[in-house]
Amino acid sequence: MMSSFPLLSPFLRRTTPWTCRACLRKQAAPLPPQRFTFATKAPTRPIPKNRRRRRIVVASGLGITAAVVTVTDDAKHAATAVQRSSRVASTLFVCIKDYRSTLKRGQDEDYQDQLKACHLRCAKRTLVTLEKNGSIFIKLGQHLSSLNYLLPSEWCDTFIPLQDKCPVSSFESIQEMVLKDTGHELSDYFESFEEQPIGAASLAQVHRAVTKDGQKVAVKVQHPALDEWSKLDLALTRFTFESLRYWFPEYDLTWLSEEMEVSLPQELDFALEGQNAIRARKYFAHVRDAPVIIPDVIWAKRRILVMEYVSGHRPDDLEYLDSHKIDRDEVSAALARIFNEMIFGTNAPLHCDPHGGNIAIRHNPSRPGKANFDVIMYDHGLYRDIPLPLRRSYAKLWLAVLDADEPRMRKYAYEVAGIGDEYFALFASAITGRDYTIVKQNVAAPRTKQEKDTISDSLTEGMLEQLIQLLGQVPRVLLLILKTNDLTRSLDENLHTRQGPARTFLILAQYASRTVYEEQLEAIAGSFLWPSNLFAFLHAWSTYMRVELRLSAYEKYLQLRALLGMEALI
Ligand SMILES: Nc1ncnc2c1ncn2[C@@H]1O[C@H](COP(=O)(O)OP(=O)(O)OP(=O)(O)O)[C@@H](O)[C@H]1O
Repeated sequence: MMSSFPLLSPFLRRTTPWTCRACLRKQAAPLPPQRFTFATKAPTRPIPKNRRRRRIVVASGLGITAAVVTVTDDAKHAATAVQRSSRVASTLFVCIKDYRSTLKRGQDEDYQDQLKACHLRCAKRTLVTLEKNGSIFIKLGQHLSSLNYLLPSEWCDTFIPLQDKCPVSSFESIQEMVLKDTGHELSDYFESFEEQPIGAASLAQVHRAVTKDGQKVAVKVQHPALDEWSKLDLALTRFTFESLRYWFPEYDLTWLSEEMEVSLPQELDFALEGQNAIRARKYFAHVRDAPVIIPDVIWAKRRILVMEYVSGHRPDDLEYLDSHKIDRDEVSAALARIFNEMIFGTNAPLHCDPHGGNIAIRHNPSRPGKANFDVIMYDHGLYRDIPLPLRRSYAKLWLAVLDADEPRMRKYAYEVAGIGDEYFALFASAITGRDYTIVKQNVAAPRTKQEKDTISDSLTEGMLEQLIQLLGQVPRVLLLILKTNDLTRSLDENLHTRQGPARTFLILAQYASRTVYEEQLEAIAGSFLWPSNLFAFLHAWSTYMRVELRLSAYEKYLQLRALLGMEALI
C-alpha cells in the first residue's frame, strides 16, 4: 500500500503504530540488485479509454481506502487519548470532591475514621484508573506505593498489587519493534531467542537469547506500546499534581511529577542506559572492596539493549544465601560499600533505583578475599552525578549525625539543602530513616517496631505537610539520594543480619570521613603553611584513620567470632 501511495506513506507510518512487517522490511532493507537493463525500453502503446477509467477508479478506491484507514487510525488514536485523559480527569474530580467534603468535617468525633475511609475510597478509584491506563501509570503507582513515609498507608497498601503487575508484551509485538527500529529481523541477530521473557517490569521486559557467534545474552526490550502514550501520560501526571496543588496547596507534590518528567525520558532511552552501564562497569573495575558485576553491553538502541547474560538470586532469597554458605552480613557489608562508593566516590555514578529486583547475588567461591559471592547490578536506566560540594557537605552531615553532634548537624543540613531550624528535625529523620530522638542518641542502634510506629504517628499529627514542603525545597539530586538510602536500608533489613546496622554505619563513616579527608588534602595543596589548613587537615586525617581502625578492628572481631563458631550463641 505504501509503495502505491508514496505521498501517504509517511503519514501512514506516523499514525499507524503496528505497520505491517513486509512494509517495514521494505522500508529498511537495501534495494535488491537491479536485474533489468534500461536499453530494452518497452514501446509505449496508447492505453484504451475504458482501461484508463478502470485504473483511475482502482487508484481512487485505494486512495480512499488508505485515507479511511488513516483517518480511522487517527480517530482511534484520538478516541483512546480522550478515554485515557477523561479517566484521569474524572478520577481526579471525584477524589478532590470527596476529600473536600471529608475535610470539612474536621470537628466530627469520628473525623479520623472518616478521613481514613476517604483515603481508601480515593486510593481504590485511583488504582482502577492506573490499571486501566497502564503504561507509565503502573510505574507511577509502584513509585507511590513505596512512599510510605509520605502518603497515608491506605494509599500505599492499595497500590502494593501494582508491584507485581507488570505488563508482558507479546513476542510478535517485540519482533515488529525490533524490525521497525533496526531494519532487521530478530533472526538476523540471534541464533535463538526465548519467546517468554525472564523478567518483566513496567517499562521493559528481558529475554534470554544466543547471538550468532554463540554468546548467551539478555535482551532488554521496551514495551512497544509505551512510545504511543508516554508523552500524553506525562502531561496527565503533571496536570494531576498541579490540580492537587491548586485545591490543596499544603500538599504540593508537583516535585514528583517534575522529577518524573526528567527521569522517565532517560529511563526510556536504552542507548543511554547502555552508556551508563559501561561507565559504571569501568568505574567499579578499579574499586577493590566492592565485588560488583555489571553485565557487559553488547549493543544498544533506544528501545533495545543487548547485554551479556549474568544471572543470580535476589538478595532477599535467604534460602539461596544460606544454602551456598554466603554470609548475609558480608552481603550487607558489600551492598553498603557499593552504594557508599556511588554516593561518595570521586566522579562516581549513582544508581538511582537499587531495589531488590535490580540486584542479584551469585555464588562465586573463586573470588579472592572474604566474599564468596558477586553482587550483580541490573537496570542502569537512571543514574545521577552528585555535585562535588553537595557530596562533601553531605559527608560532613553524616559524620555529625554519627557523632550525634546537633550543632554540626544543623550547620550541614543548611549547607546540604538550605534547611533551617523549622524543618531540621524532620530533615534529620528523612536522611537517616530514624526517629529524631534516636538520631540525637545513637543512629546506629537497631530499629524497633515501636520506633517505626512513632514515625508514622508523628506524620499524622501534622508533620506530613511539613515533610511535603521540605521535600519540595531540597535539591532534586538529594531526593534521589534519599530514595537510594531508603531502598538500600530496606535491602539491608530484609537480609536479617546477625549484627544489625552497626557495621553498615561504620562503612558509611569510612566513606564520609575519606571524603572530608580528601577535601582537606586538596585544601592544603599549595598552602600547607597556613596553620588553620594544617589543623583542619590533621583533624580530617585523624578522623579518617580512627574510623578505618575501628572498622577493621570490628571486622577482625566478626571474623574471629565466626571462626570460633559463636554465631549460634547470638
Ligand atoms: N544482563 C542480564 N543477565 C541476566 N538477567 C538479566 C540481565 N538484565 C536483566 N536481567 C533480568 O531481568 C530483570 C529485569 O531487568 P531490568 O531491571 O533491567 O528491567 P527494568 O524494566 O528496568 O525493571 P525495573 O523497572 O523493575 O527496574 C532483572 O531483575 C533480571 O532478573
